[in-house]
Amino acid sequence: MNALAHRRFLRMNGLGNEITVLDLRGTKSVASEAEARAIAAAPGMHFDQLMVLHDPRTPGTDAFVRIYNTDGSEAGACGNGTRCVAWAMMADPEMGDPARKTLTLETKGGLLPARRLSDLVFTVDMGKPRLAWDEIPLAEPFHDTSGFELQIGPIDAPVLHTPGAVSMGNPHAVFFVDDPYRFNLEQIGPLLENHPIFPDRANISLAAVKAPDHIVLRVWERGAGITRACGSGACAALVAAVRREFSDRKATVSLPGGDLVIEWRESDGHVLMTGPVELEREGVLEPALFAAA
Ligand SMILES: N[C@@H](CCC[C@H](N)C(=O)O)C(=O)O
Repeated sequence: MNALAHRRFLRMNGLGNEITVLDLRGTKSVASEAEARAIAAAPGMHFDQLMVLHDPRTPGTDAFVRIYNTDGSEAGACGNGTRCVAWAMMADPEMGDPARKTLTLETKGGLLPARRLSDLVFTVDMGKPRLAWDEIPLAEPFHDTSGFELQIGPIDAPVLHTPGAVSMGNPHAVFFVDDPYRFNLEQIGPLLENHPIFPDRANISLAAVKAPDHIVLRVWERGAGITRACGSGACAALVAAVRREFSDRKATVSLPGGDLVIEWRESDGHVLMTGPVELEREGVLEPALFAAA
């Protein structure tokens, strides 16, 4: 019997970013990429990200969280998923402790303290953005990653030549455009995600700064495609906009699924993301899902 079979899961979303939360705390099981892909491919089970809770690895943290994309690849950060996990660990009757208003999660990308502001609204401290070329990572040593020259060959869109690159624990490229909805993101997303300048691939954002405190954003996510919202993408867009002096350090980022408030705090350089979550349903992983995984 597959170790994930019969495990209970929560189906949630953060601004329409489709998140499945699975609790493997108290076990030694680790989902493989093939198992994550098998869950995502099953009828009615599609997720943008699967957030899997494991026992904490570091003193002072509450859980270690593995993040899987639809294609099974693992990511170091997922802003919307982190808010969903925070809700699950505070409010779900089986996974959570209703007495808690704060907790600290650890992912491959680092430590993420989260705070419950109201029933369904959370702030996550997404940490400091990493801006050096080899931290993002880029394949070439660009001194200034706030706007670097990108050779994009077949893509017929001259404005897509000088993205800013930011790691929020996962790699992002942010292209500033007048209207993100004017572009065929379905077509250019995968080309840019897999551009050789991004050795680990990248999440691709189209951002329009409408006012110093308002950014409109669409994201093609690495390993997941177009999603209704990307929390780490919203953080990266704000950081990239501040570095180009396009925006204030605090702004509302409007995604297809709704708004996040993002602040790049001056005092310590951390990025704070505030937004809602929603619980859609709970379920149990059917053993048949893993027949071929
Ligand atoms: N939806 C996410 C980002 C998830 C990970 C990303 N696709 C990657 O591979 O880096 C978010 O809300 O941040």
